[in-house]
Amino acid sequence: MTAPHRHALYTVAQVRALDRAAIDGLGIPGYELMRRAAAAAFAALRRHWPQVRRIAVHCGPGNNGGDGFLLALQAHEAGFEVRVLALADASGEGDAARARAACERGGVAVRRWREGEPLPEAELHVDALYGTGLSRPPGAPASALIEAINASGVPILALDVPSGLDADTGHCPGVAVRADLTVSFIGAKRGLHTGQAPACTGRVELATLGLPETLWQAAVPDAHLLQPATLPPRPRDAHKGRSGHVLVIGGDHGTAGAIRLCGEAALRAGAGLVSVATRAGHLPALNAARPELMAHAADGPQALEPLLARATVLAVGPGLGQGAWGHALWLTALDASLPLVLDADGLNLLAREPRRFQHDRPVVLTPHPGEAARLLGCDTATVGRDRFAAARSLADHFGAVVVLKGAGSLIAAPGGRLDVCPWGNPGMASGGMGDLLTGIIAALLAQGCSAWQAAGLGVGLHARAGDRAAREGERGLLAGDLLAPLRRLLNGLDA
Ligand SMILES: NC(=O)C1=CN([C@@H]2O[C@H](COP(=O)(O)OP(=O)(O)OC[C@H]3O[C@@H](n4cnc5c(N)ncnc54)[C@H](O)[C@@H]3O)[C@@H](O)[C@H]2O)[C@@H](O)CC1
Ligand SMILES: Nc1ncnc2c1ncn2[C@@H]1O[C@H](COP(=O)(O)OP(=O)(O)O)[C@@H](O)[C@H]1O
Ligand SMILES: [K+]
Repeated sequence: MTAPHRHALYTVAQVRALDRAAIDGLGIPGYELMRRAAAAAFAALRRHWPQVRRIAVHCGPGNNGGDGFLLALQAHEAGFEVRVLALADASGEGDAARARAACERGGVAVRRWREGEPLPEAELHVDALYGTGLSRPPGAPASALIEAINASGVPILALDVPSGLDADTGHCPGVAVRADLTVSFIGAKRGLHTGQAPACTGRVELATLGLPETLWQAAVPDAHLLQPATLPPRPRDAHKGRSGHVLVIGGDHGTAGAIRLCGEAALRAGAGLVSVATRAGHLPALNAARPELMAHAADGPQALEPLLARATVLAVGPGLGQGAWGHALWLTALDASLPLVLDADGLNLLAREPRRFQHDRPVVLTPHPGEAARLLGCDTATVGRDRFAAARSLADHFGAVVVLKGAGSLIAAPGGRLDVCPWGNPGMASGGMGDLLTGIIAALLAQGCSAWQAAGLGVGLHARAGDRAAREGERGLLAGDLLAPLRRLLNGLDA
């Protein structure tokens, strides 16, 4: 079994506390941790790039630089050709200074890098400029060095954190290293999996440096990485009434596709019945394209009432619009007190008319960062600077489970519980993907999941289906391409 701490995610403050607990509580000197970190990263380098023999190591002023000096020394001792560039002159004390002195004593020349100088020829660059200590956007000359490393065209290994990425939030306040592999030490930093992080980290590996399990058992993680999951098989005597009835409400003029995708995703995610309430003009096309969907004309709230009476879960928002028609349906749907997934214009209307949802009624909100910003009354950049804070604040404010979409989607519940989705890909940045997610989560609610379970399972299945579908290429990926892999994943037919 995988150790529990491998799913746990920590803030930078918590990681620092873990470091201190290893040093003070377990009596392992900081310098020894640095040596182990360097050894773990060097082993990963050899494993991933067995042919590489000539490396350049870029060392910053703090302990991340110290890791880099010791990796350089270990590589030199292993017969590698090693160049070390330092951002700062040697300073007198501390583990990093000791590591630098050991490196130089061991026969590795350390050169101070100055802006404009070319990078040394190398088959791989090791980024040891900044780790968890990043305190501001990298300025000159570090920013120029980072850009030169990124432009080098050879693989990049980042130690602990790609330099320039805020390991707490997944936000890059300025330029950042774009690594192929990040070997992170001791505690998995929560900011390595969301926002701008996936563009910077490459693959992420955690090195626990031979520390005992007890170290993590004492720490309550801030968040968790979502794990692959599925629903149990249907009972042999199942009938459609036991798998719920999803009612999708939306599809104003011109946006019939959104409800079709949402409804079809609800069917493919196992809902027993799926109805769609939409503009009358959409019915012929919907019925022809997907006869399993029960499409109804809803010209106003009265037409919605009998449909609400039969539904067990509502998916409100795809293509709904914010005009009088959409607003009237939205009000009626929210008053129905049924379990609810609110997306797209359903959220934009909520931003205009905020209300808290009662806890006895499962509610999942699925904003992308733009919708989240409207709900919070801030701008999208503010959401991007701290996605964790944004998701938690929305969950608390509305009393609902919140999925903050985008690379590394976050799932937050009122009270602070939070999961991070490590799957998904940029091919999914295309129209209709969010509509699909809404339908999937609604279908999972209809099959008896709680809001928290439905949101986490739904986000995971959606992103993993996106990854399966992207094996045919990310560009040109269509939302509909996810439906077949989604069904396989949901039934446990793909690992
Ligand atoms: N004993 C420990 O605590 C361990 C620490 N380790 C390493 O130590 C790192 C943390 O070390 P530090 O706390 O020294 O932090 P860093 O080495 O990440 O950076 C801190 C230094 O960089 C400067 N700095 C930060 N942002 C800057 C910017 N934008 N422009 C210019 N200067 C900037 C700070 O003033 C400080 O001098 C970890 O990421 C990890 O790599 C590992 O060696 C494992 C053990
Ligand atoms: N770069 C990416 N990496 C991972 N997932 C992504 C990426 N871009 C988009 N997605 C996912 O695709 C979906 C897009 O949803 P949304 O923005 O609502 O799109 P739409 O408006 O087309 O329905 C979300 O689930 C989001 O997390
Ligand atoms: K680094």
